[in-house]
Amino acid sequence: MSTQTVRTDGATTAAVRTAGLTKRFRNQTAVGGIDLEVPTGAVYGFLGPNGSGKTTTIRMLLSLIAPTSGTIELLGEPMPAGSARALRRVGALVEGPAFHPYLSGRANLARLDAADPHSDSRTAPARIDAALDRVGLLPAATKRYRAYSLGMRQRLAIANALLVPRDLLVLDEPTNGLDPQGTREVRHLVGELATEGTTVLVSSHLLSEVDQMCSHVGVMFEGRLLMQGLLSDLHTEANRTAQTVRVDTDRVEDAAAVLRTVGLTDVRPGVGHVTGLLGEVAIEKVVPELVNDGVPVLGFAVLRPSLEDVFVSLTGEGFDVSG
Ligand SMILES: Nc1ncnc2c1ncn2[C@@H]1O[C@H](COP(=O)(O)OP(=O)(O)OP(=O)(O)O)[C@@H](O)[C@H]1O
Repeated sequence: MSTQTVRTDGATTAAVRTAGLTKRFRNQTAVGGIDLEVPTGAVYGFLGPNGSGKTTTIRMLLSLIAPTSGTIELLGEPMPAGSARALRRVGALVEGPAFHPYLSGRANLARLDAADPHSDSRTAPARIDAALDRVGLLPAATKRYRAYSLGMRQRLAIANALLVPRDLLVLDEPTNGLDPQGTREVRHLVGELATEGTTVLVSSHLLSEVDQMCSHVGVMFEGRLLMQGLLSDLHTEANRTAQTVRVDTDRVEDAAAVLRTVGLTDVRPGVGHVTGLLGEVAIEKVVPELVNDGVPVLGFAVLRPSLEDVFVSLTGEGFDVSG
């Protein structure tokens, strides 16, 4: 079960906090000075296109590679000094564990648990079955790994990260390569673990996935953390700045000119309609201005912006965020 990490001054600390975290490989900066903050209890979606520095960041958090510069605090412990205390409370799925195809799920976990010098062999059978139960694989415990579906395989990998109780779970692209059913299974499991109080840091290159699974989001792009915060704040921000209006009219060019004059941006004339980004323009101004200029308004709609619009505006270009 999760315990809140409380500082001696009484303030609740973040599960993960970094300052100026940087990793350079030769002349390439993979991670360029990021200040990550994963609140205790959050499901934090670490979102970014391939190559944006997510895995490198996660590897630094888990002490798998050393940062070039910057600091890391994990579950209230400064790293690397506190890594022995912190890392035993962290379950991670970074590079998938090597499972044996001809052994059952249970036997595979037993092998991996036995290979862990910190694990207690006396409690192993109970812990293994609890972990299998946790990910819904107890009924399939004796099935061979090779007979598992993709979703079951990934759930077994997560079970391996849960062989001892964890306060923080770090999952690097856990749905990569999964079919829709497997993706749903993993998403459901993450939700359940979070409900039980485990803080989850999950990386993904799919915006829709983060949107469905996470309470918080941090957006990585070219080694930088462009923004982080509550996902709901991002939705609010999207609604505030990225609303698109659509005007149906048979005088498309005239309508486009009026929308530009009123202050809309990204005005796009189409066939029988024109769209534009509202930005700070008051919505009630738009139709009267069109009518004043003699543009017939045959239809008017405000389109709910997608988060993708916000990400495109943050990154300056689109990335594979649809999923
Ligand atoms: N060991 C390494 N040596 C040299 N360059 C590396 C190394 N590891 C990562 N990089 C580079 O650092 C950059 C960030 O890679 P990283 O794997 O962290 O990105 P990512 O966001 O996790 O993407 P992906 O989902 O593709 O793994 C990439 O340009 C990558 O080529």
